[in-house]
Amino acid sequence: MSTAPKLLQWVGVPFMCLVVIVVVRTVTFPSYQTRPPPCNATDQDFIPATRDRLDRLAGAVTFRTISYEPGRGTPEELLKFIAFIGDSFPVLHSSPLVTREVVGNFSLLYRVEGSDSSLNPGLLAAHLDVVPVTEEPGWEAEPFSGQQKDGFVYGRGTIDDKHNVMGQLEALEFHLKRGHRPRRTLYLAYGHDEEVSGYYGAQKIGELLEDRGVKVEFVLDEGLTVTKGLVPGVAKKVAMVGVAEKGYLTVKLSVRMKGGHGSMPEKESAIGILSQAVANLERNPQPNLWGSGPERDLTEHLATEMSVLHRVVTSNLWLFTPVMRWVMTQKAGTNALSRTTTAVTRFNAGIKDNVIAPEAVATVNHRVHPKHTIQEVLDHDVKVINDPRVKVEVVESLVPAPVSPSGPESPAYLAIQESIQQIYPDSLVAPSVMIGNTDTRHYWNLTSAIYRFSPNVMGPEDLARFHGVNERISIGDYERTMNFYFHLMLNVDRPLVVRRHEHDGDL
Ligand SMILES: CCCCCCCC/C=C\CCCCCCCC(=O)N[C@@H](Cc1ccccc1)C(=O)O
Ligand SMILES: [Zn+2]
Ligand SMILES: [Zn+2]
Repeated sequence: MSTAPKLLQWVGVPFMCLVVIVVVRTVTFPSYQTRPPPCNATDQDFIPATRDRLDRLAGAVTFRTISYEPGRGTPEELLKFIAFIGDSFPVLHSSPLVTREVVGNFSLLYRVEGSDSSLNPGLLAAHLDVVPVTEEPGWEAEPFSGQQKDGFVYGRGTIDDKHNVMGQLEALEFHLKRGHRPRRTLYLAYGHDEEVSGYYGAQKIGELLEDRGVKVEFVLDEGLTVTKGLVPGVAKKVAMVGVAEKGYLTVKLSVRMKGGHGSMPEKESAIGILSQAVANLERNPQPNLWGSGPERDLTEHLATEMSVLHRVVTSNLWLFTPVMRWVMTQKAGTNALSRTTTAVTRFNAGIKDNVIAPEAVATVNHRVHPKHTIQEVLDHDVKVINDPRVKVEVVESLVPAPVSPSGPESPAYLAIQESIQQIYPDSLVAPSVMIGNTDTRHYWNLTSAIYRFSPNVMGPEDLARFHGVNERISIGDYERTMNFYFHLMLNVDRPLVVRRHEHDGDL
């Protein structure tokens, strides 16, 4: 047989088989998007973002409840914020159904007594504290002004996390004002030091509930959000519900050298050696693990909603995972889903222009992928630094969280999904991995159904607002936040049993 037909036989036929498999899988890939159950809400079942409600959010933002490090915050500001909350919701705070405990001196634990003791309580979490404001210029409004401008409320804490504190309380106040008596007991847990790991706040709340033998049906805390323009190939909004949460590892790098007079430097300095180590870490990221963990579910839940090319790739991850891994590393948000991230967040050295620094110290903040171990991350750091003069010390670590159930097997997840769809009817919903960390680490013993979701919309240009400049929430998003919790409190107020969901086509 001549070469051409042989080539055709050995290459052409297998290639055609591959094409057929790819096409068949693309057209038959299942849709995970389900149609929400009919919502029989009436016009009265709506919380408008009235002036007084917006002023309450703006007022909350004015309290500089800054956390600096574990055990070092702003107690006076926290006490003022707590008093402000007490004054802002009179029905809630005078209801015979509601008890409020101050835990760890500055955290709040509300309990709303349900009428049906056969139902396990639910727990909604958020946090009272915020991160400091850096010297970075660019704020369009004073960071603690709560200024309302161009349809936004500006300020530190407006999306992390005072919108959830105030949104949940507004929803509860609204329900109680209308005489609603929940069947399911509900806890509202507001830690005061989430931004410094929650050791004196949420941890104390978790321990208190454990000591009381409390088991909850679900926990919902801050988390991922409704996203727009963040998922490659998807034009619609995508609400990402964190069913998993990355771990974290904070590493201290230090170099000690002989100091001395600036006029007689040695060939290498502590600053130069440490700078090289940091540069090596940034040039050699932790391994790309995309597709090996729960982040894969996010993509597969959206495959049928993607543009053709993306749909071909995501319906055939058996073949295109290497392509997907490259695509997902092109932006900070998607890269954070794909690997353990490495962020050098502190670098300190030197005390004077003419003095050789005897020590240089840097801090590296890793967020650990669910399929990675703390030791593997450390081993990679040491290997990449490859310099025995650089001391590597673990400051703090947390293993990745257990993965919570999602989809038809998880009624609590479905109740969250339903509430999202009632507020964002045009949004897709998918499980995902919380790329930051939350107080939920302190609630692992209360339930296996832990979710991280904040009902505001984030686009590519908004990600930098977390802990950054011009943190703000749109009035529309705050209104949707309040109404998300309004509906959620109703959607969980029934036995949460597994319901078979027929996979629908489009939303
Ligand atoms: C396919 C597209 C994927 C795009 C993903 C991007 C989605 C963006 C939406 C939300 C991002 C949320 C991140 C912010 C986390 C907020 C909570 C927080 O700040 N937690 C602290 C807790 C902490 C951790 C360690 C030590 C002290 C405090 C944090 O994570 O730093
Ligand atoms: Zn937060
Ligand atoms: Zn934060």
